[in-house]
Amino acid sequence: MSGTFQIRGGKRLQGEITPQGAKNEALQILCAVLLTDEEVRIKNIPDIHDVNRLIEILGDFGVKVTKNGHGDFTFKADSVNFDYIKSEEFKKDGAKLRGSIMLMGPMLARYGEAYMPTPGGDKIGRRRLDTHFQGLVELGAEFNYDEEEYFYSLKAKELNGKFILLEEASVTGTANIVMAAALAKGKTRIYNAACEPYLQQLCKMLNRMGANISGIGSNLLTIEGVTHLNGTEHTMLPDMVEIGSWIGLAAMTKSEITIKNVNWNQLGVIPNTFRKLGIQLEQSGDDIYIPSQEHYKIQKFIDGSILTISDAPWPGFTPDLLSIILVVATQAKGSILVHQKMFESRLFFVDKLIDMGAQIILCDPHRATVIGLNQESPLRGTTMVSPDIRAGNALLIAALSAEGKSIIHNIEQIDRGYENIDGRLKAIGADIERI
Ligand SMILES: CC(=O)N[C@H]1[C@@H](OP(=O)(O)OP(=O)(O)OC[C@H]2O[C@@H](n3ccc(=O)[nH]c3=O)[C@H](O)[C@@H]2O)O[C@H](CO)[C@@H](O)[C@@H]1O
Ligand SMILES: C=C(OP(=O)(O)O)C(=O)O
Repeated sequence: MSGTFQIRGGKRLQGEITPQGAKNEALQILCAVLLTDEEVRIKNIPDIHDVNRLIEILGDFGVKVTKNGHGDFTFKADSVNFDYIKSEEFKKDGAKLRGSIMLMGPMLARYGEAYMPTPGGDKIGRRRLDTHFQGLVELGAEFNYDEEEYFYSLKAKELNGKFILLEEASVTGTANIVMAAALAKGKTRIYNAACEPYLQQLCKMLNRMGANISGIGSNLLTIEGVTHLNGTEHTMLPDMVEIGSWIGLAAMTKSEITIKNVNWNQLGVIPNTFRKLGIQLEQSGDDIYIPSQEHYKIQKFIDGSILTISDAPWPGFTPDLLSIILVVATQAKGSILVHQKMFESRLFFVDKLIDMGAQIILCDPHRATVIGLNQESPLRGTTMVSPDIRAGNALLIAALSAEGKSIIHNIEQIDRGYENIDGRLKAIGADIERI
């Protein structure tokens, strides 16, 4: 089911907004429930399409799923059903999201076999899986890919720990290999591991389950395999991509907004990156307070050259917030180069911003130069289609700042990642309807 938002922009918003539990953490954590036959209780799970799909897949696989309350579920994987995993139905279900790929590591480690269709997720450029499979093969799995069916399978009588040098610091790839290594025989060391907060959360949860992982937060993880993992409880961090989006929203709409309970210590370079755009924000306890600002001025580099903001694996700036940086820059004073290094199809949505009156030059699929309008001429409302989850939210922010009415179609892409976004925006004064 897809849908449409109608937005009347140009209103100042005011109030408090609380970030949802992190989407990309939830996808890792939910896959980890397969690693034990005991109960795993997970809290602060966002109620969003991708996560709900993954919970449905776990249920169809035979995992007992109990809802304890909003965002609070208990999972028990004491018996599973491989008929479903080999079925046509799973080929469709698994292909609907990217996060499902992280079922492979746990499935392989616990049951000695794993199957997966080519996963879905954002169409934002090539999204290869080589790192995942190279790592799992190094642990001893036999890999097979059915090119006609786009179906992957892995088998292993046993997994044996070893030193693995990843060719890139893939987030979901590292999660997959860590989960498999947790139940492998002996010691695994993963170098060039991704180390973002959600992966740290996964490792900490696995340790609470009885795993023995050290080096958490660094790019060298050491995992002493164990034979059995037990149940645990886990609570998701607030979603850092949402937090960044609300900072951008406040600046674009000249609004005074407090973002509650952000877990500041896990935000890395995100707050300072927005400050480089001239946006004032203050840490207040564990909240972020953004005052209403008439203008914000983009800083230059020390040598006077134009500021570049680019993505990099953690602790660099997350690629998932570059579309927000880009849209916010359209109303800043000054110029900026946005360089999306990881994905090659994530900047094409700038066409829509240009239609709305933004001054942007798309240099190539990876780079866009934005010349800010300094809030002197507002963007104009228009009709648009959300191309992917983050560009969709960026367009939504543009529409909330724009003069007049905007229509955004294909909001399924936004609902994949943001819980009740219209309800939460309305609560701080936005004029947004789901039509
Ligand atoms: C479900 C989930 O958690 N999705 C996130 C996850 O996707 P995902 O785990 O799929 O992304 P990866 O970390 O594997 O890589 C993302 C892209 O960056 C490239 N790459 C990666 C590492 C590197 O050192 N150099 C490099 O160029 C890869 O080739 C790929 O094109 O991490 C991405 C990168 O933070 C985020 O955008 C996604 O939202
Ligand atoms: C790219 C993203 O999601 P996925 O990896 O699930 O497609 C994202 O969360 O920005």
